[in-house]
Amino acid sequence: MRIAIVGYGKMGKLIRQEALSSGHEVVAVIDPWSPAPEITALSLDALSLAGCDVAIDFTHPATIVDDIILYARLGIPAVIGTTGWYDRLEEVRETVEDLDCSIIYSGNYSLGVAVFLQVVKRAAQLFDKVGGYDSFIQEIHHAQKADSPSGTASMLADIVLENSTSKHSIVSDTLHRKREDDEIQIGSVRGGSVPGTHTVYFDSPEDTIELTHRARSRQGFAVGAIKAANWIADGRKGFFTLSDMLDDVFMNVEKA
Ligand SMILES: NC(=O)c1ccc[n+]([C@@H]2O[C@H](COP(=O)([O-])OP(=O)(O)OC[C@H]3O[C@@H](n4cnc5c(N)ncnc54)[C@H](O)[C@@H]3O)[C@@H](O)[C@H]2O)c1
Ligand SMILES: O=C(O)C1=N[C@H](C(=O)O)CCC1
Repeated sequence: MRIAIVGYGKMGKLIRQEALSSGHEVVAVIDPWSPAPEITALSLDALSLAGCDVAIDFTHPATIVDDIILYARLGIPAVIGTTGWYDRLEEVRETVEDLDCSIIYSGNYSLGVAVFLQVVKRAAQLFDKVGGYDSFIQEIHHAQKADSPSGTASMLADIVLENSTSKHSIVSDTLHRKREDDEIQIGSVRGGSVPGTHTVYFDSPEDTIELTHRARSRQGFAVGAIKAANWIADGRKGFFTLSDMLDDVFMNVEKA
């Protein structure tokens, strides 16, 4: 594949290494603020993306919605790793689905997390059936992270919400009040170099079940992003999540 890397920070650099070592060609590295010699363009447009089969975008919440709409308008398959925009997900979906796009997005490209989401879904269903368990989420990331809650925590909270009859909303800000019984709270902590730790709790008066995914490095995100690039650049059209790829590639689940 001829890959354009958009955003040449911690993830962009790792993705370039992973792409080259897996035999792909990196035809563009786009970042307005990076001084690295690999940079081929400072702005994202048809010219800077010319000749690529797929764009991989790990940039910033402030510009990601415009980026996604651009990829869709230009018909360039894109892997969206950038987080912090899911409050605009439905608006983006409506816009890009009309444009016959090829886009995959995920708050976490680790394949371990893709499986973890399914484990959490099943756990939420089981605890909901048994009853008496409260659920909540905690995430920890490095001190440079620009957004909170993390994209992964938002995906986890959505899954718990969809699979619990007793939960009706998600809260993530500091609460200067009691948390309501039907709220799922996400707690975010920032510090040090932690690449990403997520725990979902199911708690009763008798016991606590903690399901944790702990990334050891960012490598798993880069490996998954390259796999997603291969998958999305294969001619399929639509606005996909990593779960769609997992179902298609590993679980033999056909999407209607
Ligand atoms: N989905 C995942 O698996 C996953 C994993 C890690 C990080 N992330 C997300 O990816 C994003 C980037 O993470 P990072 O750790 O690489 O951050 P980073 O700050 O190290 O790098 C971001 C880079 O993007 C550049 N940038 C900012 N706006 C840009 C724009 N409009 N066009 C091009 N480049 C731009 C910055 O100059 C910087 O070099 C964040 O949103 C983070 O949450 C997602
Ligand atoms: O380092 C980050 O930033 C990460 N962001 C993703 C998220 O928001 O969930 C995934 C883990 C690393």
